[in-house]
Amino acid sequence: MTDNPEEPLIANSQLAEGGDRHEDNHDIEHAHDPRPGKHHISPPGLFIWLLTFSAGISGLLFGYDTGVISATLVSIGTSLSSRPLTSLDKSVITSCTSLFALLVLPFASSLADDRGRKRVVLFADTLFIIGALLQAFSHTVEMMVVGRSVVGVAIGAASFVTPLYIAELAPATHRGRLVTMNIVFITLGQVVAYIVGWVFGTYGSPETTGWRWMVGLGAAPAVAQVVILLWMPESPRWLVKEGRSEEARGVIARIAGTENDAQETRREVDAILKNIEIEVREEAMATRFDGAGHGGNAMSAWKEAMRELFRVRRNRRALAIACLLQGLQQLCGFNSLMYFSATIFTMVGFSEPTLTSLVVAVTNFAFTLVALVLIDKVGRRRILLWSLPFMMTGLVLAGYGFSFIELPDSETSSPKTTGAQGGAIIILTSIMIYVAGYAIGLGNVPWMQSELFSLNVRSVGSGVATATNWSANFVIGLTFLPLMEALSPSWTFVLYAVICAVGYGLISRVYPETAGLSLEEAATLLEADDWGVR
Ligand SMILES: O[C@H]1[C@H](O)[C@@H](O)[C@H](O)[C@@H](O)[C@H]1O
Repeated sequence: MTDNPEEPLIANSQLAEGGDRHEDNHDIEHAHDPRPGKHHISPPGLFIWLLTFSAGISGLLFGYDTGVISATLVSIGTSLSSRPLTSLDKSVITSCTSLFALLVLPFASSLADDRGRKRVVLFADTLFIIGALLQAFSHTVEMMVVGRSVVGVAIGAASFVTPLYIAELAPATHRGRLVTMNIVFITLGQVVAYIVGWVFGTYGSPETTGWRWMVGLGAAPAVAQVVILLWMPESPRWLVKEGRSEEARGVIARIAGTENDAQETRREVDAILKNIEIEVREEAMATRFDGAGHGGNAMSAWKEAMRELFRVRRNRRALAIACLLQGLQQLCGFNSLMYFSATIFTMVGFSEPTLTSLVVAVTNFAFTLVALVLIDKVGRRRILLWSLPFMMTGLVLAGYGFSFIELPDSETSSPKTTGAQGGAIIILTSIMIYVAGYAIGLGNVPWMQSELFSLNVRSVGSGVATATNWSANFVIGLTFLPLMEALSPSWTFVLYAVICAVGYGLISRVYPETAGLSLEEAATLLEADDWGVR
């Protein structure tokens, strides 16, 4: 495979394998050809940006609700069940969110196929609002756990459907950037949560109402998104699958914009619509469950799609890659920092650990913006292979920094060793290098997962990959503190570096470049014997 993402990444002969598909695809290839001067696709217009921003509110909520918990836990005091929180309370309150995010995925993906992508966004918003209110008004630990679990369901559904919805609306040439916008919103939500947590924790009356505002504020963007949803269109790919091609044409035409002359725009819209229709038709013929989703039982259609996911080679490969990337995104240990950075910086001896930990959220956000600029130019595969070495370097350096520090007996006392200050600076710097590397690559590329799957399994495939993400997230959240104790902080960070190194090897063997390809082309690439890598 070429290393230059500006070059066509799929040979005509590969597309021709489908027989009449080649003829049908002639116009389409031009419409999607990423080479400069060869394509007629306009840059994303105002409409697609507005859509991405509207959908991105889900990302903001995802980030806010995952980020806000660390400050909330230290502010609750005795206001729940009239006693201080035990460690078990804290673990349950934190981890029930990831667990429920995981549990909802099969339902969210079948709902997305059966009722459409927009309905799932609405479903998630409703739960974001209910969950925020339940938390804000809770007086017992149990009620707080229920509130966090409801928010978990919302986060799980949103984390699955938003990238899918944006990817299905976006023109091929800008898809990476637009999907990355969702991660920009997630990381922005985390920054906002850290700031809100710090402000209410420092200047509010944290134990009485401060923390209630922190969690309750999560309802506001969800209410805004419900209103905005009224004008948002359904995904054209889903509409075609439902036999509503004329509506799909309308949506594609609005996305294509009016920058080209009318005739050219019409050709472009026709080509894109035709491409989607061909794929839907081919899949209906190739699969045994012709017409699944057209009024059939949602559960049996879902089961059939699952079977298809594992039966067909290109689907299996897409799934393996998507799960590899999602698993690695979490097992590399990033969210240990997101959830416990204040604890780490306290251990290391910083006087304002919550403020210092803001560095993690801000670096993550800032470098996600860098990824936004680079992703479609550099390509997914290359950006991952470039950024992973930075992550490994950061992790090993952090491990080295920890070797200077003899940990205090309790989290609140200061470290004892003389080299501690130098160690602390090494740790802070190396964590920034690691987070920057993460944000540029692994933090966002796995969410491009939907472009790996063909339409009939796109929703279930993305669902399984997202479930991998949440399972690994749950494992990391649960094991980080015990690992620090059992292995020492130095070796815990080295362990994450080893996981990144293994990930590097696997990615270079199985993950082909998909930048600039239409969703249909990207799925075809996986048929090749070499997984499309060369
Ligand atoms: O892509 C996001 C992002 O990187 C967030 O910062 C992280 O907390 C999430 O787990 C991840 O899925």
